[in-house]
Amino acid sequence: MTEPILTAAHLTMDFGSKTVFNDLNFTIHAGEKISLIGHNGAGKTTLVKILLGLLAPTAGTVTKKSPGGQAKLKIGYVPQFRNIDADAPLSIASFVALNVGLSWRPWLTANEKKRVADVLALTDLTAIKDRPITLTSGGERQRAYLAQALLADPELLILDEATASMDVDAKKAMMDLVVKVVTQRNMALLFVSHDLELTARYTDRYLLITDETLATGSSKEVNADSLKGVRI
Ligand SMILES: Nc1ncnc2c1ncn2[C@@H]1O[C@H](COP(=O)(O)OP(=O)(O)OP(=O)(O)O)[C@@H](O)[C@H]1O
Repeated sequence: MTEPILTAAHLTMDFGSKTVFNDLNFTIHAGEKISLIGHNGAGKTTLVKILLGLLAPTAGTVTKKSPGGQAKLKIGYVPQFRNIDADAPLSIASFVALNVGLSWRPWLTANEKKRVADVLALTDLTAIKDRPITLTSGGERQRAYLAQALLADPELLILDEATASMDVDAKKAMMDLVVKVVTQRNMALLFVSHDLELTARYTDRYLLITDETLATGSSKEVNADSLKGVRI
């Protein structure tokens, strides 16, 4: 088997005297579709922040390598649904283009414009690209976040409850699109969700955080009770 693109070893996270999880170990390989599940407060978002490098674990390491191991792993992140500042004057296209790359230039090169146009087409946003982002529906906005993440050509895409605010059809449409793109580009997917129907349908295996530890298995064989154990 090829080398993993991400290896989490002995990850422990404490907030003060509270342990969120203890000694988590797992790997992610190129092209794998994985769900991250667990009850409210189990530590899913905390783990995602650690994987993204936004939070340092209390103990343990995360090793990330591009497929082939030659470069840094590129991670795309679609955050939880959030309201965008009502005064934000950005169109969908400008919002998506924010992720075109770090640059001091206030304009886009022809190549960058093409990349933005391609990703808008891929996420079915071309027809509404000039609409202010504040006037979009929840589903359109999530597609804009997805487009923004895809623009950087990630090798691992992390969706954090990205479908939580959508109706059933919009959720499925979003996930159909995600899985199509992920499969086409051989990206790995980490889908954070409480929706076991979606995780069974769109991911191959699960990572379940429960009682401070990690369990894994086929996404079609999750025990629904495992999400109920709310510890407060
Ligand atoms: N910065 C922080 N300081 C203290 N406690 C925190 C902090 N961030 C998260 N926690 C706590 O850590 C635990 C895990 O939170 P986290 O947001 O990772 O859970 P989650 O599984 O993503 O939950 P949900 O499904 O509700 O989004 C919770 O008890 C939370 O209150």
